[in-house]
Amino acid sequence: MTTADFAPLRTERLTLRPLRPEDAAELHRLINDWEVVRNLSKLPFPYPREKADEWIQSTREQIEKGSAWHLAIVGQDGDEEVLVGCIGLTRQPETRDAEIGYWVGRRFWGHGVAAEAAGRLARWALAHLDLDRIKASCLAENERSIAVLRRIGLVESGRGESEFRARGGTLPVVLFEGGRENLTAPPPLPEPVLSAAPALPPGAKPLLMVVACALIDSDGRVLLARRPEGKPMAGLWEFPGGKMHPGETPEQGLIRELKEELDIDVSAACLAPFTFASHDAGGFHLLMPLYLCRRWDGTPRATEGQALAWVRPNKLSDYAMPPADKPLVALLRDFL
Ligand SMILES: Nc1nc2c([nH]c(=O)n2[C@@H]2O[C@H](COP(=O)(O)OP(=O)(O)OP(=O)(O)O)[C@@H](O)[C@H]2O)c(=O)[nH]1
Repeated sequence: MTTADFAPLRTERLTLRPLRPEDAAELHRLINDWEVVRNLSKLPFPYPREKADEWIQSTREQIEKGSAWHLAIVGQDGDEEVLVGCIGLTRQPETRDAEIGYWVGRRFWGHGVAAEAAGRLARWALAHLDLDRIKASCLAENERSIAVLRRIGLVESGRGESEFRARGGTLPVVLFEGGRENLTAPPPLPEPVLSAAPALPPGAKPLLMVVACALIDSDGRVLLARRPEGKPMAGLWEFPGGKMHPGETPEQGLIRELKEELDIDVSAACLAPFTFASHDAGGFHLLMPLYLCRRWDGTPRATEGQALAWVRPNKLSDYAMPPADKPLVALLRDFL
């Protein structure tokens, strides 16, 4: 991806976008501040002006390589864009983890900028990159930043020490981390669809009926869809489908979902029952019939902004999927 392809991330008040060469002077003005640099591990103080140019160039290369996303946090003052700080997410090689870090110019402190930007970048990363965990390390004395990490949902995972260049030595740090369970919205409890009894017995969980389908193309590949940002478990890959509506048969529900999500027309006769998932999802129990389908009208296209992938059966396990799907994937691979 080039930096031009990176669609800026927006929040209520802020935009996170790739840094540009013309940001260098303002970036230097904000960061060459002892109160900012003293909290950042790798930066020297004073911060040389030419370092801002080099840094901006390197962030653009990293976005192109897909190794890190260091972005400008900008606000709006009338028609003018105002640089407020920077935020970055760096992938940790060979893992599904990434580290988040940020700084905010001193005159913008106290307005919740860091939490707004960090929460947005973390949720975007879990939904769009192949990641499961976001980590952060924060100077133990930096209580404001610790509060930011807690506010976005990260939890303390340990203590350590890091080199703080501007301080000329090693200082204690607090480590934080979190996954989808911390950073994305929890699934809402379902209205019980099957168990229509007015009250459930004590300890019983509502049953959520979801219907899903493995669409198989003429090359024997299976269609997976990625749960979009904003949904619970965003970023995980799943079989197209969704919750059954009251009064629907599974086939009717699936035909409706495939039309809504992929804009294809499927007939009940082309839906072959294959297997099902029965999974304790915490607050509810998920029951999900999985159908196979090899014939449909139209070309699947993502109508809800979700990424789609046609995947060879022996590659299915390379895609992170919800826990309920794991046994289904093994059966499907053996069958195909
Ligand atoms: N479609 C689908 N849902 C799955 C799979 N595996 C799995 O655990 N689920 C879970 O089943 C539920 C489906 O809900 P959903 O939010 O996608 O349903 P929906 O399309 O009706 O969405 P909506 O309520 O936002 O309209 C979610 O809790 C989802 O995580 C799968 O392979 N496909």
